[in-house]
Amino acid sequence: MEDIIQVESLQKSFSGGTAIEDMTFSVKKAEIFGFLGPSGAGKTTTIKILTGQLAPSSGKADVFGVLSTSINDPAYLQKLGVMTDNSGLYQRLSVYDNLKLYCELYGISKEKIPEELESLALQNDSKKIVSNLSKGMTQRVILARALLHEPELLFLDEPTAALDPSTSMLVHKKLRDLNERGTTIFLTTHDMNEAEQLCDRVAFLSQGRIQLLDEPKRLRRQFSDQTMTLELKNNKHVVVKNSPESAEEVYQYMTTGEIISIRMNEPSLGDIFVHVTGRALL
Ligand SMILES: Nc1ncnc2c1ncn2[C@@H]1O[C@H](COP(=O)(O)OP(=O)(O)OP(=O)(O)O)[C@@H](O)[C@H]1O
Repeated sequence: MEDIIQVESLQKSFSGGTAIEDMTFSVKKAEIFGFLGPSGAGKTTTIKILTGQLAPSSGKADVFGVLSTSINDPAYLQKLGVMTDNSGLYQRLSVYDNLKLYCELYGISKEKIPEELESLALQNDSKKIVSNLSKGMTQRVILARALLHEPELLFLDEPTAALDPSTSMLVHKKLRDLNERGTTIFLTTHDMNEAEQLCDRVAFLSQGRIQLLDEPKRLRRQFSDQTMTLELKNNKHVVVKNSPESAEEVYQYMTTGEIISIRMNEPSLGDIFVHVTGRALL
């Protein structure tokens, strides 16, 4: 599959220190790529570089085959959707008017607005003034705006950070639908469950460096301790090695009909993150 983003030896320093160090990775067309890391790890800085809002100190990032510093050309902006905290909405205008202005700017039909609002459960909020919205509503309006032109590539910086669980599920469904229609999604999150549910591949970021990058299921297998837990009828749980030596023991439990369930013990992405970086994701 073709790469839509290619990052090579990327580095970004600010006066206070280095935010990103020697970062190399690529994102394939039509995948959901998760960028996971604790606060201050360099996630937003990376998104800002990839979307042309910041220039790297060294190294380079190509997006759609052009340098990220040239991505501000209108031809590329049409293909990009960006949702970050600083995606300025007009505070004194209504939700609908904000989206209408965006449609006019991008030459998109206004007919799409009601559909987009409904898919993010905002259909009853279209007349509300943006400055009166809750954080979660504002976040969904920014997302709706980023989706109006059905971008080929979507950058989402912690898209569900301010949302309650059921609204997060709504957003997840929306993102999956978009991805099935071909949109590549680059998302940052602290939320390991979100990453497990959505992402085809995840990169673990700590102190500006990628520590690990792979598919969630391959990571769980790689870091598994190769044991399984047998749940027995007497309310007991027995942990056995997943190896031929345990076959006799498992067989014994099976012949006496004691087993209710068998599950492989695989670590969660959160466990793996702590194991690899020595840090929790908070
Ligand atoms: N404009 C800036 N000037 C100086 N330092 C900055 C600037 N932007 C980011 N940094 C620093 O770079 C580092 C990475 O910040 P960044 O915002 O990329 O982290 P993050 O992973 O997105 O964190 P969070 O999850 O809290 O949003 C931090 O130490 C931050 O203070």
